[in-house]
Amino acid sequence: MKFISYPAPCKINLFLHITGRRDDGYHRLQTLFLLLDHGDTLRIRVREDGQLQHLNPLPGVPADKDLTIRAARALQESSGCQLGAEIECLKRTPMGGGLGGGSSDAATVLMALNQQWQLGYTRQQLMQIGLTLGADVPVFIFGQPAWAEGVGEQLSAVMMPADILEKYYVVITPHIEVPTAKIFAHQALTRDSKPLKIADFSNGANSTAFWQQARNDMESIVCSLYPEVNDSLQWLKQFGDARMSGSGGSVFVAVDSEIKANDLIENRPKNTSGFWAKGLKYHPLFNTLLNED
Ligand SMILES: C[C@](O)(CO)[C@H](O)COP(=O)(O)OP(=O)(O)OC[C@H]1O[C@@H](n2ccc(N)nc2=O)[C@H](O)[C@@H]1O
Ligand SMILES: Nc1ncnc2c1ncn2[C@@H]1O[C@H](COP(=O)(O)OP(=O)(O)OP(=O)(O)O)[C@@H](O)[C@H]1O
Repeated sequence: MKFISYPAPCKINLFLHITGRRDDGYHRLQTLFLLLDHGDTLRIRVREDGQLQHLNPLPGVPADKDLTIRAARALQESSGCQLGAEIECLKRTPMGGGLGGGSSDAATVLMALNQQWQLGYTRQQLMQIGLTLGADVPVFIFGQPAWAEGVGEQLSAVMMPADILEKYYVVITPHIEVPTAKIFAHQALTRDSKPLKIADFSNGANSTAFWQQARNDMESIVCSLYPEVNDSLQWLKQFGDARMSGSGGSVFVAVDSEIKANDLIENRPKNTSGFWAKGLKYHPLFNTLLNED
């Protein structure tokens, strides 16, 4: 069996409002996901003996805890498939950065092995398996810019206007990891944002009013706990309406040209990593799922 390479793009949250909390502690939110053409590459080869092997475990993440192996195991368990896989991950998405790197890796493994093991799961079925691995996994299988509600799993495709898709997204990540659970559990987190209406976003006529209200409800807490995030955010705000993605610590701003994007990346604050990328209309693996519901 030969190795096949599969992309695992990252995401940004264009806004993120927390509108409530469920009895199990998970938070209800509203967010707009944009997938970016930047991310990890997974190399995957099928094994006949049923074993799952991670060929280059990430620093600090034991192979059996890695979301790629957990995704493959979840697929074996749900399908009863006797095949296995070897997985290698070329990591480009900063870990713990609010860019959904691990979640996207998991989604890519689900889509790739669904194809290679010939399981025939539909998009909806894979999204449900993905949700057991993390709240951010389903959107990568959904594969399009999405308005999300619930804990992030109720997804509606949105037509992103040209002024969002044509931008260059400059993403800066301080060299720290922000634990998502810690931010969701913080006592000062506001959990009562008034729900916005998807129609106000979709209806271009109202979009200025929409963006005036839209923010990331986790941003102020992360900025107070991690001054490095605040510094990067304040620096980026010189160039536009910068905000934080997910639970941080990555921050981003949209600019109009590649030259400007390169300039910001070259001059970014010390002790940060950075890249620029464009928004994706579709996940590159969108068409590997041939069985639509
Ligand atoms: C902040 C976002 O990145 C926005 O896209 C996601 O909501 C987080 O998704 P994720 O990293 O896949 O999160 P998970 O791995 O499912 O959850 C990590 C922890 O965050 C908390 N959590 C997560 C999602 C959510 N809607 N409410 C929560 O309270 C829970 O304590 C959970 O144990
Ligand atoms: N394949 C993987 N890639 C990255 N992290 C992984 C992976 N598997 C497990 N993890 C663990 O998951 C944690 C979160 O990683 P990830 O890069 O997905 O964070 P994140 O982008 O902040 O997530 P989110 O946006 O979903 O909150 C890591 O610190 C690591 O311990």
